[in-house]
Amino acid sequence: MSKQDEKSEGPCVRGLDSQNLEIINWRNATETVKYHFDVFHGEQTTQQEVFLSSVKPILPHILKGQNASVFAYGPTGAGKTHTMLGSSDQPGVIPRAVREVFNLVKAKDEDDGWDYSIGMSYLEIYNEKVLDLLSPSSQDLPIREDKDKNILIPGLTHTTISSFADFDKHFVPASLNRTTASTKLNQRSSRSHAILLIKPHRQQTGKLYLVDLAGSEDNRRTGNQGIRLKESGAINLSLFTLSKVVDSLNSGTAIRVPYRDSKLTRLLQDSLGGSAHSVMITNIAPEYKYYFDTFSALNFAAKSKLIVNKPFTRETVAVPVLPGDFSSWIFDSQPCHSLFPQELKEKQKELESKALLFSRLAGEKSSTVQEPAFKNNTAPLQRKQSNATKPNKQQAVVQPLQGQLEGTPPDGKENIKENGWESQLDTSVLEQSRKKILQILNTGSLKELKGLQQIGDKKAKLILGWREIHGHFTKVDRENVSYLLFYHVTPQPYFVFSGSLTSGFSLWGEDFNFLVLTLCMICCFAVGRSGES
Ligand SMILES: Nc1ncnc2c1ncn2[C@@H]1O[C@H](COP(=O)(O)OP(=O)(O)OP(=O)(O)O)[C@@H](O)[C@H]1O
Repeated sequence: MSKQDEKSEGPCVRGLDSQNLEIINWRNATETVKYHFDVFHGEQTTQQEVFLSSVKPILPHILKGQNASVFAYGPTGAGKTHTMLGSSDQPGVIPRAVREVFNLVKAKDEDDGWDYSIGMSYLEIYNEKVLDLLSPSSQDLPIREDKDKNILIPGLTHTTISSFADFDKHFVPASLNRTTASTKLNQRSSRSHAILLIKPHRQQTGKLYLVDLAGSEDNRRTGNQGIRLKESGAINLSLFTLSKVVDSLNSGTAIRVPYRDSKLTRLLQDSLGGSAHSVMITNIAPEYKYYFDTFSALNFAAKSKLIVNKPFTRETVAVPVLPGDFSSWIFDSQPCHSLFPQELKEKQKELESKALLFSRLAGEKSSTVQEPAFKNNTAPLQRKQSNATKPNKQQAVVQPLQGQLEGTPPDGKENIKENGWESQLDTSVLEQSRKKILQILNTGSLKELKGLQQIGDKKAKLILGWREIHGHFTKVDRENVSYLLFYHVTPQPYFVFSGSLTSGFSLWGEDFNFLVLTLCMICCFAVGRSGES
């Protein structure tokens, strides 16, 4: 919280325990939306605790030939640079991680006779240009991919560092080269994404990316104009692409992950999905004025958490060339040198997709059906009465378009409750709709499943998989009453896109988002009612 909580409204979000937090539901201020993460760090957490719990555990993987990355993501001014860089008395993730890599490599050196040295590169992506922070006079650098799908930047300075002091000597002045500027929300706002690359010089090592992203920005509040506005456009675009990449990785069915749509995602391609150990730290600010930034950052974090990565060893010894794509095989510390029979390959693929399906279903189940396992003994999170006479723009009371969000999974796309609607319906009609849906769930083809409200390609496939493994569904939950209602009115999936619009446009400002959503809803109702749909 900033020192001056001008309107004394209290926080809009708070931690419940070390993994769970809740935020007030903007659709209904008497409710909260709850999120479950690997770790939640509150205000009292030290930099060391963040490092020890969330970052240190992934570092040994780079010495086994696997890539790793740590990102700080979140709205402008929420503390990303503080977390990643810190200050001399409170060093952040970057200095601590580099020190730890030196320790790990040194231990290897002593145990296994490694002749260790470590290389570093440091760049920023500013206005979609890749700039070398270790060589500030250089121009926009190209991003290339080698035949093994490693991402390379020809011309980027790669400096060998022999100790932490040596790293500091290069890193501190280079950090000053990063583009920062003052905005209304942060006196020293990062206008670029800064990416530090650390790579031990050995054959079998992966690389470590430590990334301080620029903040997502709502320009009505940053007061950005001119060049700041242009920067902001580039920042928001690359973060939007990051979100599309996450969606695409999550769907598991997308043919093309849009890595190439921004320099940020292109550069991090081999360290984001698939083959890397990734930690995303989401910084949020608890004040009401950041409510929508916080809400969308939490949603992004929650959907990023669903990605299942399969790290493999970047081995430079010759591996027999096999027909087909083996890039998704999991090579842990032991690289695989033998030929796999085709059947084994197919079995492995089947097992992997089942494991993926299970973890997805478990993830969806925990976020849609079960309440996270925590006890909330604290007083309800409620907004205090504001003393301010002028209503805060962010507090606009919006009539719920989609009902309450309680129990909604983090991407907000499904399980929408509509209080009061059920009572207006004849129960026999509801029962009939339930039966219809159950029948489609149990016997419907992929196409028929996709005809259901809120069921897209991904969910239809998950339903088919679930049916195959567990047999028939037995009942349609009461929770889905709004779904039943809309199915009854018209069996067209016009609600499907509302979730993606919400996440997609929220970067541009919620007013625009509401406008688009409201227009869509009106059109859909009109079409549905007229029976033409
Ligand atoms: N946990 C914290 N403890 C103390 N100070 C903090 C903390 N988090 C942030 N700050 C301070 O808040 C201010 C804004 O933080 P910071 O610059 O890290 O935000 P940011 O998310 O990187 O913003 P931007 O996206 O605009 O670059 C800084 O002065 C920073 O020192």
